[in-house]
Amino acid sequence: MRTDVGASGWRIGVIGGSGLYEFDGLEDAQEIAVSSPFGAPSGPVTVGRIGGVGFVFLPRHGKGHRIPPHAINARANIDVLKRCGVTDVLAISAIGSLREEFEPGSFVAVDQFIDRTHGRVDTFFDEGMVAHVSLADPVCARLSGLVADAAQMAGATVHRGACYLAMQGPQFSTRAESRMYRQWGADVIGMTAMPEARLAREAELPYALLGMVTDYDSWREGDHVEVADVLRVMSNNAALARATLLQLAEALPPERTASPIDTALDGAIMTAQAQRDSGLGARLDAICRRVSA
Ligand SMILES: CSC[C@H]1O[C@H](OP(=O)(O)O)[C@H](O)[C@@H]1O
Ligand SMILES: Nc1ncnc2[nH]cnc12
Repeated sequence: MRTDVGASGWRIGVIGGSGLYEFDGLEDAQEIAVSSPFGAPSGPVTVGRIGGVGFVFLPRHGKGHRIPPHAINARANIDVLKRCGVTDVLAISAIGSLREEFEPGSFVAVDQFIDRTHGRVDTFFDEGMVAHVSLADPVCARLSGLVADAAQMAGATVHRGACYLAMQGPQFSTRAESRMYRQWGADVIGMTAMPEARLAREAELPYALLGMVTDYDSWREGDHVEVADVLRVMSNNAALARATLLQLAEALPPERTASPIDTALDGAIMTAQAQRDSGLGARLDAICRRVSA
């Protein structure tokens, strides 16, 4: 793995969502296939830098949008980013709005989640290695704030703080569901941030989610989301997303200081050393490298 990127100590893993399949503007960009003991990631990563900031880019649905939300191997994606030495993860997503004031075209720095997904593998840990990390604050406030600032500097309208309802999909929600999610206090909706955010925390990676509002989902009378709405807004927004990443590289503090999330596994693993499953321990070589070193 290349270690010559990210002289500042920042190496940002960028997970590109619908409409964002490439990261133009990376210096010394190189595509690398990285394998994971958790199976195939969404595809090869692109490693590069902007000035002293390292970036590792991975399109969540694969090139050409091959992989549906329920089939994304989020464990392999996060494991591969960890293997590439990323320090922080910025997820970018197309989202539906559950609030009138979050208009299509605007950006949202998400800070909470309600998880309604099912049947997705949502932890790195298992029998023989039991761990419970805190997910009370699932988003890294430092990274999220920096990203929101960068998006604003790039010219976006940015809403700070929102609850993302992670639905299973791949169908969009019914009108009744969409209205119920509003009553629950959800502000935006998508299909992919869970279990991604959970797994990032288990991997001790500070995680932020920049959502791009593409539609009003289905809660408004006489209106409902279609893929065409999402694609239209995302094609208008792709340039703004790239400009945000360039701004972020400029705006990051020149040296990364430690985050409390860097040590999220301290005290979280409950299984006694002697009872630990060595096979699972080996698969967790990247995720648990710090605590088992
Ligand atoms: C084409 S709309 C549905 C699709 O877009 C979002 O994906 P991502 O978060 O990767 O941008 C949404 O969650 C669905 O997967
Ligand atoms: N309305 C919506 N529901 C779920 N995922 C989305 N991604 C973009 N818009 C969405």
